[in-house]
Amino acid sequence: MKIGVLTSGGDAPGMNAAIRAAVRQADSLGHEAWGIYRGYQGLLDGDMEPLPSRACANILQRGGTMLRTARCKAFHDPDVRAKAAEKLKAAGIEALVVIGGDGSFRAAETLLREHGVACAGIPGTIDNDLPGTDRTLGFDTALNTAVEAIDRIRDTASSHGRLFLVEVMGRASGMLAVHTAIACGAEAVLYPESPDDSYEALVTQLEENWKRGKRSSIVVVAEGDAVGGRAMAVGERLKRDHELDLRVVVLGHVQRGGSPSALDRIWGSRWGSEAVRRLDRGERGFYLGEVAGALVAQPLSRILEPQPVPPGDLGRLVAVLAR
Ligand SMILES: Nc1ncnc2c1ncn2[C@@H]1O[C@H](COP(=O)(O)OP(=O)(O)OP(=O)(O)O)[C@@H](O)[C@H]1O
Ligand SMILES: O=P(O)(O)OC[C@H]1O[C@](O)(CO)[C@@H](O)[C@@H]1O
Repeated sequence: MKIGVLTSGGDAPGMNAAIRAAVRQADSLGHEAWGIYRGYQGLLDGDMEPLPSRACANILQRGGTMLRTARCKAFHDPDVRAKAAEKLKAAGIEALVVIGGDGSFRAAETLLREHGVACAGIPGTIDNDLPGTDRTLGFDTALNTAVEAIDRIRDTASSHGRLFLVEVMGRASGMLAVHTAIACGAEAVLYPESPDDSYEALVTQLEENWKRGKRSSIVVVAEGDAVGGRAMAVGERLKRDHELDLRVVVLGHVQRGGSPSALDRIWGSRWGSEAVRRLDRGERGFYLGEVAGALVAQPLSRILEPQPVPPGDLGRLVAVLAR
């Protein structure tokens, strides 16, 4: 069987491990892996070729994705998806391994439902916002990158007695922000799912910390914070309302790059191999995950369920630990 492999949405450390494992597992089972470049855009453009095991040498430790990636708006159009399904048929590709986030899985779910394309999903996004899995590829690496950066910022914050607002990624999910905040001992965190009165709670928290003798603070702000303005706007508001001397740092795409952590390499390898073994057994629509340390599979349709939100007690823990 010809099995297509593609990466879609934002790149994430660990995607290369998954590609390598899928390709080599396919090879070992007598299947032919095909690399589809630039995600669904490359599929539409017919940008694909056979991917032998040797083509995946030396990629395990690299960030990004050797197959490149894209966000392809056109794929929301059913006529465009029909053309993509035709491209697959013409190339003789019977199954797809899709490595990406919830949008990429939604696209795969439509390909399965509308055109019967067998699809296996591997969670690859630094956001860690997929239902049915505790982990997505790239989250662990991005978290450690953000923490390392904030540890450096902390030196300046405490030397100058300053307030820093540090923006981390996550337009629709606070997973990365909340975990970063706990791991770097932040004084507060703002994120999309945090309560409506987060701004007021932040001001109270900063005032209480000041009274306790704290002269510097780090506030982690997710790209899509509940206050609605990203770190720069939150900073402007604090300056205006309270005349605070503060600095804003946007970590941005620094978090998405870099060599994957050991955990991202291990899960990428396990999921890449398992995806192909399940396709080999005739399974047609699923995505993989990790729950409490165990490898699990969900029906692809589960991606239509609500996305997980960071547990509220983690948000509260940030404030408790900042005393
Ligand atoms: N509902 C949908 N129907 C069809 N195709 C979709 C749908 N949602 C997303 N896609 C396709 O999947 C691609 C990737 O989706 P998206 O840009 O949302 O990234 P993602 O997979 O969620 O990853 P990340 O978490 O890194 O943003 C889109 O550019 C589009 O081509
Ligand atoms: O690189 P882009 O396309 O601007 O995407 C940024 C988005 O991608 C993510 O990094 C997920 O991959 C989000 O956290 C962020 O909102």
